[in-house]
Order: sequence, then C-alpha cells, then structure tokens
Amino acid sequence: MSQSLHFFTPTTRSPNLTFPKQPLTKPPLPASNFRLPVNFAPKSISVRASASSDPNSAPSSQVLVSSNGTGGGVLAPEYTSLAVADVSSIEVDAVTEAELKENGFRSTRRTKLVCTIGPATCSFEQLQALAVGGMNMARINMCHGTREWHKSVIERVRRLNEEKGFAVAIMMDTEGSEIHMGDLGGASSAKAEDGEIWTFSVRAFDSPRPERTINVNYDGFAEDVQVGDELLVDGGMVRFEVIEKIGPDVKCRCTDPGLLLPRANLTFWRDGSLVRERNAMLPTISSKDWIDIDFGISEGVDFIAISFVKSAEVINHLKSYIAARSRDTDIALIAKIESVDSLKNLEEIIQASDGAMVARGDLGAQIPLEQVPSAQQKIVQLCRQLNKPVIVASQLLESMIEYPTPTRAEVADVSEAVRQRADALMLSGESAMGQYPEKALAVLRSVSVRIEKWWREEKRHQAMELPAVGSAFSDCISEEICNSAAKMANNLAVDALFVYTKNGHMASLLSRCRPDCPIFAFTTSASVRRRLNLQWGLIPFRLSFSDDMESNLNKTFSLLKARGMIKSGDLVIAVSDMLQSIQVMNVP
Ligand SMILES: Nc1ncnc2c1ncn2[C@@H]1O[C@H](COP(=O)(O)OP(=O)(O)O)[C@@H](O)[C@H]1O
Ligand SMILES: C=C(OP(=O)(O)O)C(=O)O
Ligand SMILES: [K+]
Ligand SMILES: [Mg+2]
Repeated sequence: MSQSLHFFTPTTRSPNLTFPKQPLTKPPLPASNFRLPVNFAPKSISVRASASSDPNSAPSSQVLVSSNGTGGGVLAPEYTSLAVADVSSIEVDAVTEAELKENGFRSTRRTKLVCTIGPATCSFEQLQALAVGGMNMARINMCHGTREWHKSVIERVRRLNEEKGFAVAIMMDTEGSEIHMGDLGGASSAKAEDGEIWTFSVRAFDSPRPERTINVNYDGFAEDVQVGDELLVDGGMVRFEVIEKIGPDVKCRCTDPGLLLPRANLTFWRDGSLVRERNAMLPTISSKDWIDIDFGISEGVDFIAISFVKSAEVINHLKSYIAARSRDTDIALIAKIESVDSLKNLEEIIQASDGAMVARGDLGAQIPLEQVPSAQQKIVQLCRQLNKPVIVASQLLESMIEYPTPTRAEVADVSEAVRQRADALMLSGESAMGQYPEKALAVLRSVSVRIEKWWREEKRHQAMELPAVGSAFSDCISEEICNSAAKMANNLAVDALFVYTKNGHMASLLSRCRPDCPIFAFTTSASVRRRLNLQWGLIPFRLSFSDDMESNLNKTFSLLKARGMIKSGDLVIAVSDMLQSIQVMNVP
C-alpha cells in the first residue's frame, strides 16, 4: 500500500495546490483570543492511507442533525433524512440549543453523567427530567427489579430519544456472582442495632422473613466462614462478628450498627484480610447473568457492564458471544474494576474492554478504603492512555439519598474525579431510590462545569504522555491527526473541533486528548452517536455526510447557524476519518 502525504486547499475556494513535504504555515499567535479573518480560506492537511471514499455515504444533500447529552438531538425518527435546504425542518432539542446559544460552546460541560434508574426515576416524566438535567446514559442494575421492569425502562428511554431528540445511551449492569444478601422479603431496608444477634443462612425462608434473619445467595457460605470472622455488609456500612455456626445458619453479633439494604454485598475478613475461599472460584458471569445478557442483547442496549471482572478472558469470551448472537448490533463492554483480581490484571482487562468503571462500592469492600483514591487515579489514567472511556461510580453524593444538599466532602470528591478528567460520573442510589434524584444530577452538572472552567482558566492540565494505541498504519495516521488537531485547537484557541466519523474512532481519539474546546462529533449512525455520548467532551450529532468535506462543512455550518448554535467568525478545526484531513477555518 503506498502512503502519500500532501496538503491541499479545497478546489471550490482556490486552485488545488500541492505542497509536498512542507508543513502547514502557522500564523503568528499574538494572543489567546487570536482570530483568523472570517474569509480565511480553509487550510487542509490530507493524509491518505488508503482509498478513503465511502461508497455507502449518503448523497450530500441529505442531512440529519442531532446533538448531545448536555442537550439534544433529532426529533425525527432515526431513519428519516431531512433535506438540508429546508434548514428550519431540522429539529434540535431545546436543552442543547439553549445551552449553545446562551453560553457559547466553549462553556459546555465536558464530563458525562450516568444515572442509575430505579423506583425514584422510572416514569417517562422522571426520565425526561433527568435527560433535561444532563443525563447522558441511563444505567439499569440487574441486581434489582424484574426483567419486565427493566424492559419498560428501556422502552421509555428509547421513546424519549425518539420523541424528544435525546441520545441517552443505555447501560445494563450485570449482577455478578459475588456473595450478597437476599431481598429482605420486600422491605426496603432493615435496621441492625449494636449488639443484636442476626442469623445469616443459605436456607430459603418462607415469607414473612423471620425476624433478624438474612438469606445469603452463596451455598458455600456456612462452610467457608469461621467463628471470629468479621462480616462486612456493603464494604463496612454495617459490621458483624461471627459467633456460632449451626448447620446452614451462621449467628452473628452486630458490632457496627446501620441499615441493611436488599441484596447488599457481603464480604468476610479474617485477621485483617479479605477471605477469598471458594467464592473466588465463582464464575464471573453467573447463569442468571447469561440470561440477563441475552435480554440485553435482544433489547439492543448500548453498553453491558460486567461485575467483578477478574481477567481479560471473560471479556474476550463475552465479546465473541455477543458478536455471534447479534450480527448487526454493536454492544460495548464496560469492565467493572471492583475486586483485588481486577486490579492485578488491570491493563489486560482494560485493553480487552470498551471501557471501564471504577466501581468504588465493592472495590472499597475488597481493598482498604484508603487505597481506593489511588486506585481510582490509576484506573482513570490508564483508561485514557489506552483510549477507553472510564466511569467513576458509587457514593459520589451518597448523603443526597436523604438530604437536598451534598456534603462539602462529596463536592470535593466529585471535583477530584472531574479534575482527573474521567469521562463520566455515575449516580447510584442517589438517582435510583433517593429523595432528590434531579438535585443530585444538578450538583454533578454544576460542579463539573465549574471545575472544568477553573482548570482551563488556570491552565492546570498536565500534558499526559499518550502512547500510540493503533497497530495498523492507518490507525497511526488517525491518531497523529487527532493529537495534532487537539494541540492546534489549544494553541489557536479555536471555538470547537468538528469530527466527521463513521464508527466513532476518530471522535474518541480526539476526546482522549482532552482539548480545551468542545468536540462536535458527526456520525452517520444513531447507535454510534449514543455510544459517543459517554465520552469526555464529545457533543455527538447524527448526520448523513458525503466524503466531500467542503460540502459537509458548508452544510453543517448552515444547519447549525440557522439554529443559532454557531455564528460567523467562530474558529473551527475539522478532522475527518474518510479523508484523514485537518482543516482550519472560520465559520463563514
Ligand atoms: N431496579 C431497581 N428496583 C428497585 N430498587 C433499585 C433498582 N435499582 C436500584 N435500586 C435501589 O437503589 C440502590 C442503589 O443502587 P445500586 O448502587 O445500583 O445497587 P447496589 O446498592 O445493589 O449496588 C439499591 O440498593 C436499591 O435499593
Ligand atoms: C457500581 C458498583 O457496582 P454495584 O452497584 O452493581 O454493586 C460498585 O460496586 O461500586
Ligand atoms: K450490578
Ligand atoms: Mg459492585
């Protein structure tokens, strides 16, 4: 395959010029608000790695616009194309439109927000309120609720996307097969008081559940546990000491009182270390998980999160399973880092996955709590290096389950995750069953925007060493283009990066660079658009585009201008994975 590198200026603006092996002349940069003249002809660097014209691309007169989770999207069904000539017929949801119009796009939120959906947020109106409040992804946790319940939530999110133009992605989180309590016979919680004797048993009980009795899901529990062991509920929210074993029943005395929640996770500790006896041999994906995964595939969820991943093997196995089961859907796999094994095999797990979650709830039950912050920083950093989106999860705003304002410590925790520039922050109980789901989301949103702005103003971003991730030469070219475009965007203080991408890869490579400006990602596929909605700084639009960048840009400009989302003079850098090009231009 021959590789050539040349620079050209699009023919419609000036004659096609070729300057072999000559760098793009960089204009002097006197000030950070430096702007090129409005009629500045687009400069383009085109690197052709292979024949890059796309036979499947739609005729360029057909354009579909959508937008992101800081805002909106298409009101028309996904398959409908809208003629670009009739710009007024392009529907963009009110949230994005307002945000871009009022604040300009430099101040849009870069950190993405995930909400766990539960009884407090499952109606259409509640889901809509979350989408309006900035939810980029809805998480359903298969530990709780019935499949019918989850199905109805998925249907409502879909309807919300179709009717209101959002691109809210759906993530199904598997239960996993670690040890946990039963469901408390329908009660929402049970209070364990200091010194009380409770029975943990593998026996199934008739309802009503006998008083101070807890069912345990793992058959080997009574055998593995020893008198004197410490039993931790939810990583230490409640503690018991094992005092007696009677057949399948384990009698325990409460040593740290607290609320027991349905299906809470259980770990036991001996002489200060986590006991990992035979339960360490439990399969990562239980038989129930497999049924849930089939359900997720048939419902066409965008992401599946795998609990208690121990090695890359399970991810690879599941990937081939999904590929065989669903030829035309592309489900991304998120590895939940929440066990000692997952930390040991971190790099291979992240490499095999499409993203990771710092699942601090269970992680904090498996390693000493004081080690969780450094583990988080390491996971976030590694994910960015390997170009995988990363979600920071659990207890970000835990007190907001009950109270309308967060603690100062919680705000500091959220700020730290934003400052680490994780792709996404997640709400669990705060949105699933808390008193103030919308307020909790609003706190995540305002803290994200404020910290991002502060960090940009302070120019505190440390340049991160980004190792090459591509193996094929054309991937290396894409990577170089994105690294350069992001650097140019910062140096020229451009208003936005535009990326035209078929499969989303170029968009994530740009996101990985965490540039100072937002990234407008145009993609032809609705599912790629939803997937990109999880990634830092991306404002995903759905758009049918051709491989003629000049016409793509002109159409995009007129479309966005007509909606007041960009204006003449805005400086934009555009990259494309069809042409492998970088163009710098002012919006005409
Ligand atoms: N689908 C659901 N149905 C009922 N309750 C739910 C559902 N999803 C979440 N919850 C509630 O929200 C709490 C927090 O959610 P999450 O953190 O996802 O689960 P867990 O606490 O089991 O790790 C759960 O403990 C449960 O009480
Ligand atoms: C997100 C987590 O997983 P789950 O809520 O399913 O236990 C966690 O453990 O932090
Ligand atoms: K789970
Ligand atoms: Mg967990």
